[in-house]
Amino acid sequence: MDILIIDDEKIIRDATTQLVEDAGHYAETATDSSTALQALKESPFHLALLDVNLGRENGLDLLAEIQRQHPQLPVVVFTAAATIKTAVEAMRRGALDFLEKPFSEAQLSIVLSRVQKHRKLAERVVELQTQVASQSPEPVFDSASPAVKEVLEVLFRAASTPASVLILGESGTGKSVAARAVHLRSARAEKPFVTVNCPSLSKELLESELFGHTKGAFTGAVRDHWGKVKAAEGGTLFLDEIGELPLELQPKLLRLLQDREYERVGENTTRAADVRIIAATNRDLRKSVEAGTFREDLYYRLNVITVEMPSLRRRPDDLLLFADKFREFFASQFGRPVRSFSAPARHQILAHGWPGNLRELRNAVERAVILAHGKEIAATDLPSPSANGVVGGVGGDVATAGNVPMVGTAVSLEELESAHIKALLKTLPNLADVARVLGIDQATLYRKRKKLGLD
Ligand SMILES: Nc1ncnc2c1ncn2[C@@H]1O[C@H](COP(=O)(O)OP(=O)(O)OP(=O)(O)O)[C@@H](O)[C@H]1O
Repeated sequence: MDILIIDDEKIIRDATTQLVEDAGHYAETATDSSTALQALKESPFHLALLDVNLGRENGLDLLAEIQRQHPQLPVVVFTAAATIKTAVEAMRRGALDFLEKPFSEAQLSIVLSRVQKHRKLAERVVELQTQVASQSPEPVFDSASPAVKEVLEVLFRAASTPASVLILGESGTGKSVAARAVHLRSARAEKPFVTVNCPSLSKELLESELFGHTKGAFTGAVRDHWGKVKAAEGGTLFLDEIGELPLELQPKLLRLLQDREYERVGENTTRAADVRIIAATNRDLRKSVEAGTFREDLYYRLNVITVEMPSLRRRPDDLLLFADKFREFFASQFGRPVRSFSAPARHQILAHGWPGNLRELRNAVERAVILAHGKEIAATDLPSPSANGVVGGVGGDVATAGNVPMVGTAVSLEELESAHIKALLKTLPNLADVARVLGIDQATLYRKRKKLGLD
């Protein structure tokens, strides 16, 4: 944890810093209200240790101000025996706990582990809220196809082992969902599952996001920072879009995989990591190795257990199974009495190519549930095949409407895609909205913009 120690007595600040650092946390100190509030403004902390007798200032006033400005920040107050009443008052006003001075390492450690538990609970609440907000149906890991069944079996057999897992597959086939499922079926299920989106950051920021950095390691590094490897300690680190990992970072990841060791940016201390790695990509990594953009040794290290999430085109027998699951889920989410698909709607689902895979199907069914009149989803509630970017015969000339390529003419998917993304980037207020409308995540949007030269 990153801890701010607020005390006017140097001897207490120094001794507490030592104890906090010995316990494996990061400490910063402040001597009064204004330096404390400034430090809290500059960087996020996980805990404030506050002396209620803050020289000429009243620690309880500062407690109130911290709670006003940083309502999520837990505060533990220091107190001397004579001021125990003040400590009780502080707790009544929202402090999480108190420590009576002088305190021992063991007493501090008990309080810190209580705060950790509190933090984990708070994180879990946020995670659950995000899950509810993102309205994700319970994942389905079943298939009518023996080949797909086998893929899922290999994946889940590997789950209980410590082996690294590489998940391949087109965009939207459920690689991230599968990675989380592997974690939940492993002995690490109770520990964190931490995702790193490899393409969404510059090389420098990605390195710091992964491994952390020390204060002053680069411009803007105003204080020490633990990376995601540390955040995933004991759990699983999921490297999404590993194919986009910059070449310069690949040796560091290889070392993490091979030796379970890493260093934060800007320091020489070697640290041990206890993380299980799951990586995913929609790239052909073998081709990237041939092209020299992906290290061969890293590829072999990752390629221990490799599964390919099948595209929906390769599992036509599962289409209606998924469509029904999504329909049930969204009908209950939106409180709509939609109980089935009409025969033409089912036909349309089966006839469509679903290039965006499960993500596209999910989004199409969500929309259809909203549009449906009555108990049945009609074919007209589903996006028409052309609207989904599945262009039929391409015999005609390239046709454009005001320089925008038109669907159904001799125009490539890439041109259509580029025009569509460009138009959305112009009309929608931010990238998150564009990604939501396109039914892809922001990392995928970032990749597409780069590929199509739209950034
Ligand atoms: N097994 C599943 N059961 C039900 N729904 C699923 C399943 N897998 C994926 N989905 C749905 O498809 C969406 C996309 O899945 P996910 O983000 O895991 O795909 P991805 O392959 O990681 O995509 P990308 O490569 O674009 O990041 C999910 O939000 C979820 O709604």
